[in-house]
Amino acid sequence: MTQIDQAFRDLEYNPTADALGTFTTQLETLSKMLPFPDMKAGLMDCLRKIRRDRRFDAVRNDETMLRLYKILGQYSENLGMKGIYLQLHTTGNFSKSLNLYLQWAEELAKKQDLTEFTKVLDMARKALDKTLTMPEIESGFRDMADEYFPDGRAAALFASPDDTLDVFRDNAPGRRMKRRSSAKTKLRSEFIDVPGTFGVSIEEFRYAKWKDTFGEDVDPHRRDSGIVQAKHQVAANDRCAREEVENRIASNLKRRPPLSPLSEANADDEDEKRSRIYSPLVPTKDATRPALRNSKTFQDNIPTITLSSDTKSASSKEISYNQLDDSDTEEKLKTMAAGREKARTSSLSSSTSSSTRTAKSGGLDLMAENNCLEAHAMFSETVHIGGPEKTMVISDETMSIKPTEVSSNFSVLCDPDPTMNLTHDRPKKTSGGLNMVFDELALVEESIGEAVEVKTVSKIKKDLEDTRLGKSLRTPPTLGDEDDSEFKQKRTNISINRYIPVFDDELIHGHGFGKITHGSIVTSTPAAGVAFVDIESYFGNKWRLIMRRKSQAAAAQAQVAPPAPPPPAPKQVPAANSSIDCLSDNLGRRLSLGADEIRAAIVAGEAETTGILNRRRSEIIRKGDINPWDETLRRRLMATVRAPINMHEFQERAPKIQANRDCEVGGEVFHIQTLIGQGGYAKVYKAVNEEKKVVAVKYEVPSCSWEVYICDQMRNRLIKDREDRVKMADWCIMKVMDAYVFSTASLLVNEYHEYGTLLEYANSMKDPNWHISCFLLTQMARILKEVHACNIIHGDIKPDNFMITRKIDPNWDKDALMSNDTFVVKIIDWGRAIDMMQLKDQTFKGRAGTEDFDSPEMIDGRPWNYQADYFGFAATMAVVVTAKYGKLTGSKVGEYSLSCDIKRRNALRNTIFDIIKKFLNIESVNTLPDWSEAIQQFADFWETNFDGSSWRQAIAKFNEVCDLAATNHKQ
Ligand SMILES: Nc1ncnc2c1ncn2[C@@H]1O[C@H](COP(=O)(O)OP(=O)(O)OP(=O)(O)O)[C@@H](O)[C@H]1O
Repeated sequence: MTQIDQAFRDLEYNPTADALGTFTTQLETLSKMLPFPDMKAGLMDCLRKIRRDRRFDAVRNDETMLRLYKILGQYSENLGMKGIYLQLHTTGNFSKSLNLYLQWAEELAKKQDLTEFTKVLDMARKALDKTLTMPEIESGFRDMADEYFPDGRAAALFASPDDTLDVFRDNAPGRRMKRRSSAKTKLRSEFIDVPGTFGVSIEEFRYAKWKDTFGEDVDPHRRDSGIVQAKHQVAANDRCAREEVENRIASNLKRRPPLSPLSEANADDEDEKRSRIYSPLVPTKDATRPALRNSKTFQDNIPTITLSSDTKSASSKEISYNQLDDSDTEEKLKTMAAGREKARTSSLSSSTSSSTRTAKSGGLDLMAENNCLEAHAMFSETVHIGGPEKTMVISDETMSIKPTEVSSNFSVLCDPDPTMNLTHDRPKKTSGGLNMVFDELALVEESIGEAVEVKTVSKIKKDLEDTRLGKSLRTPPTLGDEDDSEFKQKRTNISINRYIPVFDDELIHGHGFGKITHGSIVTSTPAAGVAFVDIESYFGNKWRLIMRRKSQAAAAQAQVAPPAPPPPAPKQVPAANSSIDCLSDNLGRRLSLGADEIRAAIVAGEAETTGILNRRRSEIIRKGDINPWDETLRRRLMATVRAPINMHEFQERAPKIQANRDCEVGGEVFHIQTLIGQGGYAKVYKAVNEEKKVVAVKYEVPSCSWEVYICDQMRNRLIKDREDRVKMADWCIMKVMDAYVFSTASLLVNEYHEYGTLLEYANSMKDPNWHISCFLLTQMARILKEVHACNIIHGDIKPDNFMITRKIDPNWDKDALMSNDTFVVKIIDWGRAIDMMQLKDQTFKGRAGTEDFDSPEMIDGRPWNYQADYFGFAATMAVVVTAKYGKLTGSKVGEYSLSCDIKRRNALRNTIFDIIKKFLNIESVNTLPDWSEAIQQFADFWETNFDGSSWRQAIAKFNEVCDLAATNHKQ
């Protein structure tokens, strides 16, 4: 009996889809091993049986068969692959299968046969247009076009007139909007055209997105980069899109009045229509966000410094504050101080203008807004990793946590924030280069308060030493040190990055993430010797496409062009318009700071000195402060524990991942179904694993093992000696089922949650009953209390980081509030978490960079640690209860508040305001509020006011929303 017969026997006895899958996999393997004639004969024999024998009726038309036909194509000498697919198409067995056409088209694309590729696309359109929408049909083809025809030849294929209809189907029932994370989706007042100036209006974004969807430039002359330029004349063909949007604006204006301030707000009279809040797209900055305020001690005389944002200024190999030319620095200080003064005087007018715009924009079409933001997202997020040639030598000193040194490594931003300018003037136009943001406060602190800093540093150092973290980390020899045999030996062991810091022997041979004895060091540091890869190419978008999407303006640039020269000096505009200009500039920067610019920076040898590679978010850290998200620090913390058993590390590059395709990682095949969420750093896909279980796969570039570590730690600490916490750990903390950490990206497999996030819930829920709000908020507070008790700061608390895990059982009664059996929310996205176990009472300064989720401490420049989560909780409460983002108001401790319109009839109103007030006005890290008190406040209210029938009605409504979300996610 041949090997093929053996494999086939199982299928014969058990002709099910599972068995067919196994058989097919076996045959795929055998095809690489067996001689051509044997394989061909065996395969044909099996296929004949499957096609003719009635016992295979159930599996004959299973899509897995396509894989077998694909193998057959390789053995077909006359028909060839093309003939096989044509046969399948003609016989009609798979004519309703998108996969048939995708598989077929891929074969043709690989051969660069655009003509045939086009024919297959047309066949797919015709065959599937009754069952799938055009974007659904085309998305896989687009990916292929991006991948195999990067010269843009295939772009025109997707501009067929039929698809245009899909643009207007945003509101179609059952259509699901892509979920995006939260922070940026508020209506952007900056999208409004203001006479005399020209920013990118929402209509234009919408139109750009529309065009972009079909692979077109907006117009060859009008490069819609978002950069403020001379007023654009609307072309005739812009009109239809514009009219559509204007109609919607008009209808919405009638419906929605502007936000009113928190304390005096009475939302009762407000129209019931609520704004939808869509998830954030990219971690951009709000142009209207106030500048960092000085701490009390240095008030008035210590401005924040924003240094030049062009790449050149960041290009010096050893950028550090101290190296800046003194005169230059002085000049900047003066400018910034002047700017600060101006900012003070203009703040009033600016806020007025901002609210005016809010009022206007309040009427903007929500879908249009979302579409614009999606267009923005399409343009914006590109995360880059590893440069091929650089050697990152991290010295002993760097590895010891000296704030000053740490800051010199990471105080350069790749995500410049125009709002960090003290003035409300329009920020400098950038060439798409890098911004360096330093805070003069730190400089002064450094000179005046060195002793204080040193003390902090030594304390941390001591803490770390106490916990074996203080082990010195040796600098590995550079590549030239080939004689160093010890290093050679180690280098063979360092699988991921030969120049990442090497832990000393004890660590190396001990346990922990950092050990290298088992072949690799887990790190998200870019790998040496691994070809450069960016997230766009990982997601199948080649550079041309990136350029097209990100910036038509930049399209003319050379492929690996050096950073563009700085644009001409920006035109001064009145402060009242500054937010528009900020936004435009911001967008311009986002649009142009793409793969190629960063690639160019890497080629130019700037990447490591500028921190591009290490920095994933616009953390704004002052010189002299400890960066809680520092990769080096994280590696050291990870090195102290055993790597979780579900984490698998690979030296190779991560496989590509695309919707509608299979993806094999670590020997396990996942069928990737669809993109379900997109955050700033990752794409999350719904997938089916080999056990046919639906899972969520988070694909993150660069690889991030920290999230695996923290989830693992969180769970372990939570249940340690606490049996009663197991349920909470299971229900409320993201559990990584499997983590595949590659040199270039990581895939985290977790449980898939079909009911969506609290953000989606808030969007769907009109005027939630207080029972349900109280229930959810209490659960959130209970979970966060435990998270903090485990010495972990989540660091990114927002409504889209809470998944709804299940519906509420209608039988749950009054005692459900504090029960351990009734959890329905789970915290996800632990990539920003801070492990305080080792850092003890360490405080941090600087901003996390999530718009509207930066706490008052971060904005003030005051020390913070757990306050980040208290603020995140308060901001999330506002969203859950009002379905709108609250805006931080006030300017000093005691006065901070959130503008959120909770209806007067919401009985929980005062309790919520009370907690918001407490959580926003925390005097210092030593006076953190007690979670138990807040929980008790909710519990007391519940106890006193609970009404069984209202509760049951609220449950029904909640479950309805869950069902709706689940239905949407299925589509
Ligand atoms: N297990 C899951 N099941 C269903 N959807 C999920 C799951 N995990 C994540 N998502 C969706 O993907 C989105 C992004 O996920 P996540 O927050 O982990 O990514 P991120 O890149 O870290 O985002 P952020 O920009 O918010 O930091 C979530 O808001 C959610 O909508």
